Amino acid sequence: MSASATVAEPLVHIRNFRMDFGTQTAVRDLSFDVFAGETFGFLGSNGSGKTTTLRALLGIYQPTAGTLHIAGKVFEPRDGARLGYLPEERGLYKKESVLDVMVYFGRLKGLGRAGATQWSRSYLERVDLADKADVRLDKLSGGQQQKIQLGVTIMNSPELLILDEPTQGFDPVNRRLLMDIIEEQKRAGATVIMVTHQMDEVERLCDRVILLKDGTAEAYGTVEEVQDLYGGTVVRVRCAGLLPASDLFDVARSDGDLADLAPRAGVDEAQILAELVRHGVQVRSFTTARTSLEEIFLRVYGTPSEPVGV
Ligand SMILES: Nc1ncnc2c1ncn2[C@@H]1O[C@H](COP(=O)(O)OP(=O)(O)OP(=O)(O)O)[C@@H](O)[C@H]1O
Repeated sequence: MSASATVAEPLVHIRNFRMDFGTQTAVRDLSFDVFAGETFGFLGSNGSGKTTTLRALLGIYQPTAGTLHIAGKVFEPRDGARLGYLPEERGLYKKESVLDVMVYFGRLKGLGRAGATQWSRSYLERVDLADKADVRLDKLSGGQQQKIQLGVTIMNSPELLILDEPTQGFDPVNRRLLMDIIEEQKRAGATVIMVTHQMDEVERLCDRVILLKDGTAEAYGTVEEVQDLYGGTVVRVRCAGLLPASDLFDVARSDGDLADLAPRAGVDEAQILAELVRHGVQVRSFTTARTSLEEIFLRVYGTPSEPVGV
């Protein structure tokens, strides 16, 4: 893997990827790039083709059609020293001790025994598992085992990290800890591709995203570009009384006395405020916010919120 990939030359390059399983098409005509140094959110509903795409990128699946390149060529396992892959299906040697497993993987990734041991002990300290170093892996909880697997994935400071649902199954405190660790990898220069269903993680960590729907791209761009595509800025009001039907806005979301109003084209916030006041709505607070990715996800994959009065 080249360390000199630049914005002009994407680190990951996928064009017209198609994957059929028998008569079922899992992914069709999918194209996107991931550039060196960015954190890329790979999003989509269950079964939309995310894991299939990652597996084809890593040569686990043979694509039906299309180009999938890492650093300008088809990935081969011998190029894997600078790659960290956290697969959706977790799995480590469960009958060995935590430290032995970590050191084993560290050595596979080219670290010396002393370096791997030192790195593992400091990681275990970081993730609050220092007291488990000599415990058999199958005696750890599911979340604890996942922490070990993430450690094994990042321990050789990979240039490219591919994480399939890295925080799945973690409590909020540990989810934040894992996000901090991923963010550190990003700050250290890693390119990160992350499958996640947690939209707050995407808003915090990702520079650009792709949303898959039915095996192809529904939206692709920076988080801001995708937000703009699906409504951009909303006016968030807390108010008493029914919202009036208006030509100036649509009610994008409504929850108790809080509502997000999506301005129609050419309408600004001041006009919306004046409209509400004119209709006798008691406005308690009035701010502007970008449409959240969570809301966009619901719009793309689920039933959009019905405009209702508050
Ligand atoms: N080895 C396989 N054989 C047959 N069908 C498969 C295989 N792998 C995946 N599929 C199908 O391809 C589609 C996409 O699956 P994939 O695992 O890529 O989805 P995903 O977006 O990762 O979903 P999730 O968010 O639930 O993990 C699904 O309909 C799935 O059943």
